[in-house]
Amino acid sequence: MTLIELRGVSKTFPPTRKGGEPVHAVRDVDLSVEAGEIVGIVGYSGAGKSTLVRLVNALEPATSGQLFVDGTDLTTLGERQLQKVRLDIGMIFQQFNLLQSRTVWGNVAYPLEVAGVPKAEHQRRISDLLNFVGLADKAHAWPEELSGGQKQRVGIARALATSPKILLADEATSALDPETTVEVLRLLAKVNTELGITIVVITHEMDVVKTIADRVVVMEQGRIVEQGPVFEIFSAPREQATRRFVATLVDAVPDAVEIEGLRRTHGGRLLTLSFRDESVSQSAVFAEIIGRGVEFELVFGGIEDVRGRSFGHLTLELRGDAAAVDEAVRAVGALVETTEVA
Ligand SMILES: Nc1ncnc2c1ncn2[C@@H]1O[C@H](COP(=O)(O)OP(=O)(O)OP(=O)(O)O)[C@@H](O)[C@H]1O
Repeated sequence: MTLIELRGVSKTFPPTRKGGEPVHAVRDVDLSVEAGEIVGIVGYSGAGKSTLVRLVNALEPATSGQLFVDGTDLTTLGERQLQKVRLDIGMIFQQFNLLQSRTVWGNVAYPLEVAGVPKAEHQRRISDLLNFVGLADKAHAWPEELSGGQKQRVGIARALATSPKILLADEATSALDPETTVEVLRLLAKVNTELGITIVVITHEMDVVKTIADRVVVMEQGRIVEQGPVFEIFSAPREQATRRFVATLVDAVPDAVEIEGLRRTHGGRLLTLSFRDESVSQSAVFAEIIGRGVEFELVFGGIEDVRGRSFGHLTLELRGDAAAVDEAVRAVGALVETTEVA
C-alpha cells in the first residue's frame, strides 16, 4: 500500500529580497513511499530535501502538484484538517529540538497535551514509550543532563507519542558520534519492524542509508535524479551526484591523482574489476588469472556489504607474459565489468 505519494510536486519560494529571483526548492517531484518501508533521501546542501519533507509534513503548502498521505490529498485540505494529518506524522531533528523547560517526561507528554489525549492515559503511554526507547530511568531528568544519543531517544519517544504512521527524520544522526549513530539507527530499525512505522530519513551520510534504508532517493537542485533499492543504486550509480555519494562509502575506479600514486609503485597493467553480480564469485575471477600463470596484486578499491549482498571495485596490477596477461584480461572481462586504468 502506498502511504506517501507525490505527483508533480513543486515548491517555489518568493524572492527573499526585492528584485531577487524566486527559489525553486522542489521541482516536479514524483515519489511513492510504500507502507512499512524505510526510504533514505540524500543530496547536497540546498538540494531541497528538508523542503520536500516539510511538504509531506504539511508544514509548507506545495506550489503545485498533488501530495497524498494515506490516500488524502493534502493540497485540498484546510488548516484544521491538516492538523489531524500531522498527528499521523512524527518528526525528529538534527538538533533534537527538546523543550529545555520540561523534563524527559514532560517533553514526551507535550504532543499528547496538544492532541488533547485525556490526562488519565498519559502515565501508561509515556512510560511505555520511555521503556521502548530505553530511557525509563531518565524520566525525570532534564534535557541538559542527557547525552546526544539520549536526547535523540527522547525525540523519538516524543515523535511516537501520538502513534503516527510515518516518522520523518531530518539529519537525525548528523550531530552524533559514530557509535551513538549506530545505536540510534538500531532504535529506528526497531521502530520500523516492531511498530510497523514507515520512515523517511534525510541524510548526507551514506552509512546511514546503507545501514537502515530499503530504498534511496537522490536529489539535486530540487529534482529527484535517481532512485531505487539501496543495493542497486550503490552498486551501479548512474548519475554524477549519486556516484560522488557512493564514493564516500567505497573506493571505485581510482581518479587521476590516485592513478599517479599507483603508477609510481606499480609498473604492471592496472585493471579495475567491478563486482555486483553474486552469481560470479571473486575466486572464479581470480582463478582465470592464476590459471594463466599471471601474477597479480590488489592495489586499490574495496568491497562493501549492503544487508548481506556485497559489491565493490578492486584494482589489480597484473604482471607476466604480455600474451597471457591479454588473455587473462579478456577472460576476466567475460565474467565481470572491467575498466583499464590508463
Ligand atoms: N523559507 C524559505 N524561503 C526561501 N528559500 C528557502 C526557504 N526554505 C528553503 N529555501 C531554499 O530552498 C532551497 C532548498 O533548501 P532545503 O533546505 O530544502 O535544502 P536541503 O537539501 O535540505 O539542504 P540542507 O541539507 O542544507 O538542509 C535552498 O536554496 C534554500 O535556500
